[in-house]
Amino acid sequence: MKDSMANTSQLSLLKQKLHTARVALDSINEDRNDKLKILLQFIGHLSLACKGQNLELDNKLAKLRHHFTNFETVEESLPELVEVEQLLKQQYNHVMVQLEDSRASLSRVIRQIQRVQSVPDKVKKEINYFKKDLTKPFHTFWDYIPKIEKLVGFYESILEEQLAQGDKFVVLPKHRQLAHELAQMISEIEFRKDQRDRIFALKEELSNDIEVDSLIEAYQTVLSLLLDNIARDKSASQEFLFALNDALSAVREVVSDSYNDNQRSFQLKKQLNREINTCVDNVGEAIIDIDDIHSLKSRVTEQLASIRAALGRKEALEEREQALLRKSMEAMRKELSSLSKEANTFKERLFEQQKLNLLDTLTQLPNRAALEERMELEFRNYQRHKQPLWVAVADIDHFKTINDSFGHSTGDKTLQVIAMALKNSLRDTEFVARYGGEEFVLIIPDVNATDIAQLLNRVREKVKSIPFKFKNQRITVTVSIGAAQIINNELINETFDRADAALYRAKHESRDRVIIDV
Ligand SMILES: Nc1nc2c(ncn2[C@@H]2O[C@H](COP(=O)(O)OP(=O)(O)OP(=O)(O)O)[C@@H](O)[C@H]2O)c(=O)[nH]1
Repeated sequence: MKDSMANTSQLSLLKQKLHTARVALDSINEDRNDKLKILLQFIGHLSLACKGQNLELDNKLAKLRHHFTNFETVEESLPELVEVEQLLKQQYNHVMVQLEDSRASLSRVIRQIQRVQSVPDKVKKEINYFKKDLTKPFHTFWDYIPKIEKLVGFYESILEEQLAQGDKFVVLPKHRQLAHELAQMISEIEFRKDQRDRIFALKEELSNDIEVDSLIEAYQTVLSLLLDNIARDKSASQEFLFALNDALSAVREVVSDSYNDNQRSFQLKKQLNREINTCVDNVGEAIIDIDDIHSLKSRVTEQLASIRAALGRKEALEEREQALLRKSMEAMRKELSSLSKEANTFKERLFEQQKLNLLDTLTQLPNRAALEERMELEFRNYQRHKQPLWVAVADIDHFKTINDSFGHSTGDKTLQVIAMALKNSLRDTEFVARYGGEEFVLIIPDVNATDIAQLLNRVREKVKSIPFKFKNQRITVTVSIGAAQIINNELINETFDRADAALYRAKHESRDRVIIDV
């Protein structure tokens, strides 16, 4: 009995222990499952974070997720966990290499940006800081993204700056050439006095570094000044034509008045002639039947009185006619003389204009158009008489240095002084023109080959001896000269080309010399 009671109590104790153990096991299982759930969640996040970076890693993580959802197969996943760990390590190394590459390429890009000229100063500073910042390594891609954003920001501000500069064009050599040509062109055109200051300022602007916009404006200004001049010339010609028209109408009126007067006088004269004839006829008839001398005398006196009266009227008529004619002649003479005055002024203006068109405004020497006329004339003379004829081209040496060192207006004055020196060193039969820029052309007839070098060297020495003083500095300006004599069957332009080639040689043989083409 006692045994059975002891067995019963032992059994209940065992049951109790079993229960406690089951509860403990359940709690352990629950805890394990919780941990596995957390691990599964972690693997889920990891898969998402790594997705797309490495296909093998993606697959391994998917497999792991599968094992972990089925708690019974967790044990089988242990070797896979090791593989995933290795793959993750590899991936980390791979990412670090990539980040280093990206850092290097960002540094390259930033060096390129630093070369852009138009970067605003503020942005330049930021770029420098950014460049320094790039020397530190990147740890994650997250470090990389803000850098890229910053870089895009730099590009944006550079772009903005360039857009803000609007349509500013880059000044190319062809623009400088255009500016130079325009400056030369306006030196050759005669502008009105009130336009000259503007033209002078324009020339200054054109000879400095000019923006494309200002060059276009300069062309516009020159065109509008020229159009203005043409409009003025046109209105002057119109005024002259109106005056001519008025004068012609006045003359026509005078002529038609005097024609009408003439017609009237003609009729009156015809009538008077008839009257006189009748009077003369009457005299004959009136005295036929008169015997008595006394009566005859009185009748004749009577008839003669009426003839005299008719003749008197005729004379008065003729006098009036003369007076009218004189008056109309006088009116016509006045009209014609005012017209001829007008025509003379117009002619003088045309003549002045023609003269100005042939003069270089800066140096007052004949210009290129005048040179061409003169060359033609000298060529015709040469063809007729076959006397020697020389063409020489003189060019100031290093003239650009004068402009660059002392300014364009000093350059202009130098040109004027040298032009005068050239003109004064030649005889009246010789000719010098400003060909353009700092180049002059001399036409020298009737000098033989033995004397030409001496003549031209005298000209060269004359220029060299001018005591120029700029900014208190004594400057010697020299010229190089090339010359050629016209030969049989040659056009004068070909002689010019040979002289120009000789000048080129003189320039290359250290300048300040005369070279004659032989
Ligand atoms: N002041 C001024 N300068 C002019 C005028 N016309 C041309 N020039 C300048 O003359 C200079 C000519 O320069 P280059 O053709 O290089 O010749 P350079 O300096 O004389 O040199 P070399 O001829 O080789 O000895 C340029 O700077 C022109 O701008 C002008 O009317 N006035």
